[in-house]
Amino acid sequence: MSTAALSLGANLGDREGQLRAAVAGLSDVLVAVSGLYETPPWGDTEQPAYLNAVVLVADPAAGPRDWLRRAQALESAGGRVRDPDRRFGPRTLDVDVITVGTEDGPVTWDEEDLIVPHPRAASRAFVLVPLREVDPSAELAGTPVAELLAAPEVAADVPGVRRVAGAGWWER
Ligand SMILES: Nc1ncnc2c1ncn2[C@@H]1O[C@H](COP(=O)(O)OP(=O)(O)OP(=O)(O)O)[C@@H](O)[C@H]1O
Ligand SMILES: Nc1nc2c(c(=O)[nH]1)N=C(CO)CN2
Repeated sequence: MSTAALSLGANLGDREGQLRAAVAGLSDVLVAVSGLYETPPWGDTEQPAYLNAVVLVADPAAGPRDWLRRAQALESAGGRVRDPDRRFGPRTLDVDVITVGTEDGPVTWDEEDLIVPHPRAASRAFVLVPLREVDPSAELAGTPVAELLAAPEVAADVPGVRRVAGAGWWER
């Protein structure tokens, strides 16, 4: 069995509708969906606030590349609009592969177009807070999510990560 944690984000257009469509597109593999969080923009602060969530998915036949393909298909279906010249800039839908695991433990991947665990997830409160909600025992490269959240530069961002809708927001 391959499991993965995927992060969803949107800060342009119908943010909640785009995230709901992404969750619907994962219905055949869905294990858990976090609440919905409104979060200040990270990395490039001159842009609108994001809605973020994390989903857990599972598929006996999937590997890391299948999860990336799936994430990118959702972004395309979500009418991905973004400025290619602006790193960390605004977008209609972003789907990142945060972690992958099997019964044997965490899976790591290190290729140009796919790095797992996601290389910036450990510094992003907007990923770690919803990840902890759906999987309190989650670890990134061996470090527990609770420990990552306690690191000063991440802890400073945690109060800004506001849960704006609870379980079931994606079914409305
Ligand atoms: N774990 C991963 N999840 C998603 N994309 C990844 C991952 N590792 C590498 N990539 C690559 O990153 C490239 C850029 O992705 P994207 O445009 O979503 O970046 P970004 O959203 O601007 O930044 P970030 O990845 O920090 O959120 C993708 O083409 C993809 O191949
Ligand atoms: N709060 C928040 N900030 C971001 C996000 C995101 O999903 N949420 N995604 C980004 C893309 O790289 C850049 N900054």
